[in-house]
Amino acid sequence: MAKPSMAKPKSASKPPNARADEPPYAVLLLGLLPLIALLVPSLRPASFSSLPSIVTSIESLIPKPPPRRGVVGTPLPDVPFLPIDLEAAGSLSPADLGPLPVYADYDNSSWWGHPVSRGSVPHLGTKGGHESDFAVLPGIVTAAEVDAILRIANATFGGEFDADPDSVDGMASHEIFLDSDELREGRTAGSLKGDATPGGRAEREAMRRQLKEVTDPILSSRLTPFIRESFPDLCASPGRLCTPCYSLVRRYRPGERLSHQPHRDAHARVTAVVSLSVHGVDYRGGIYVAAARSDKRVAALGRGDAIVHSSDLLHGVSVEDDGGERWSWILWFRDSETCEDHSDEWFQRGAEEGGAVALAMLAERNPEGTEESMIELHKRAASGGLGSSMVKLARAHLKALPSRTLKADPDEAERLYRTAIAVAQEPDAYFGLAQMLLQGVAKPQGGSTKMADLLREAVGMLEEAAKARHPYAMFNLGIMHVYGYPRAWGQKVDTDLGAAWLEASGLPEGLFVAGNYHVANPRGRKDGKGERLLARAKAMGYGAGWRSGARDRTGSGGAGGVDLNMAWPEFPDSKIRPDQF
Ligand SMILES: O=C(O)CCC(=O)C(=O)O
Ligand SMILES: [Fe+2]
Repeated sequence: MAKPSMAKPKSASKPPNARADEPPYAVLLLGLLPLIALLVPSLRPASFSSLPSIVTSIESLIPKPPPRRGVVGTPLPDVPFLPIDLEAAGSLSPADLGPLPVYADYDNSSWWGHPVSRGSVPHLGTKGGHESDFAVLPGIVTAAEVDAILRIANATFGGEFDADPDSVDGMASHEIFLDSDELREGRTAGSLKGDATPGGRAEREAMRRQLKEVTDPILSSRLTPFIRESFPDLCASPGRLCTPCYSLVRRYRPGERLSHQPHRDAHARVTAVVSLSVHGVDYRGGIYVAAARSDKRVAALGRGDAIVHSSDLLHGVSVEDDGGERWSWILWFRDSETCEDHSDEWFQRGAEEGGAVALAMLAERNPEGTEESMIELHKRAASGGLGSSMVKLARAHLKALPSRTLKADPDEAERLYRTAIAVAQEPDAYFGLAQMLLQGVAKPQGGSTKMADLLREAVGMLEEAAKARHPYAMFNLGIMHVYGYPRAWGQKVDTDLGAAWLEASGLPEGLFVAGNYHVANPRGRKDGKGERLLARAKAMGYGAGWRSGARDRTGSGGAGGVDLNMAWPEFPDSKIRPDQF
């Protein structure tokens, strides 16, 4: 099997910052006033115009760092830190990100006469050459079957999908389950899904019966045999044959969800995702495979094509925001014909072989149930070069994640974040380090004590995270531009750019602020964009009772201990500071 090395993402070119047709800042500010009044009750508008440079000494803000102790904490790979280009900071725009590259390193073969393209993805930064395999089966589901699935799923509830919080990113899920442990065991009461009410359940049961007639033959004669034969180690042990235990349909479309943050399907042994839409025609982007959160490749799936992967593959969805729409049918297979969950065994085996990803997955399952064992596993994963485990340990050292065993140690947190950036350009680490800079607990590069330099360095880090489509970084770039922070380093303020970042974040909170911006901005009134964004914010969970709890659990995707609201400093001569969301 080919072992492609996934190249580092191209760094985005610098955009022109100011637009020729841009109205003066004061005019924009007038347009923004209703939004700002809404967001910042204590704001006195006059204070904006009287803002002097906020360049000031930050020496008093930054506590003297404790002396460095020789080798500290977790043994980490010895790699140089990546510096931030302060001159470029503040000029990146969402339009610079461009589409995700398409995965192309396939080995083509066939399975019982059916074409199969196999690929693999290395675990970026980790030692030992571990990688995750996947396969694409073109046209494994026929056009007639796809049509039938879409027709039946669309007809139910006039197209209403669930809007409960997604377990990966804490936003409205926009999915509908056809099979699951909960449905089989009748454990649907009390959930936020449509099945919780007897009426909803009855209507869905009818839909599920119709869909089963279409999907059962696909599973029994094609996907299940393929999976058992293609993953013999995982799926073909006697008495432990892989079986589809969860089945769901998800959709990505304008006005709703367009992304699903990177994650691993830890509750499955093998996953199959069937595309019900055509890449490049119905939508651009789509499901991606990832060597790290900073290194994603789209699997360009046509209608009826399936991607099949093991649970350790990092993956997610990013559909371009250009009016396209994508539907997917997802199957989670377990290595049990009675759908028992044996994941721990597999992670245990991988951990014994020293795989950093397996160690981290075992840490999250935490079979021993103690904090010590969980942290020990993440430490081993971090020593093995896994950036996401470094991020978790850093958050624990900052006490953003509960931990009795790891003491508060900003120095160690900074070292972990910087190493995660060096090994895998980990966007969560860029975000965490930017937050530490704003909080005054990390040291700016080059030792500058100017507030402007500190802000620029934090912004540069957010832009690095935003290049990897980190939603919290995009949100905060939006806040930073809308509230005019670039004036601190003499850059022209571009509030439209702020609104674009807020929208690009796809977060309910970002869509809400961007929506208000466009409603307040005279240029935005005519096309109804503001109202559309506000409706989308609501559809994604803005104002829902569950959103803040879900956000605490999932953070910027898959892990808590990270705050959406960054510690933007107060402008010295006024009370301007972004509101908290
Ligand atoms: O919609 C997709 O293509 C994949 C979604 C996914 O990864 C999941 O639900 O776990
Ligand atoms: Fe998934």
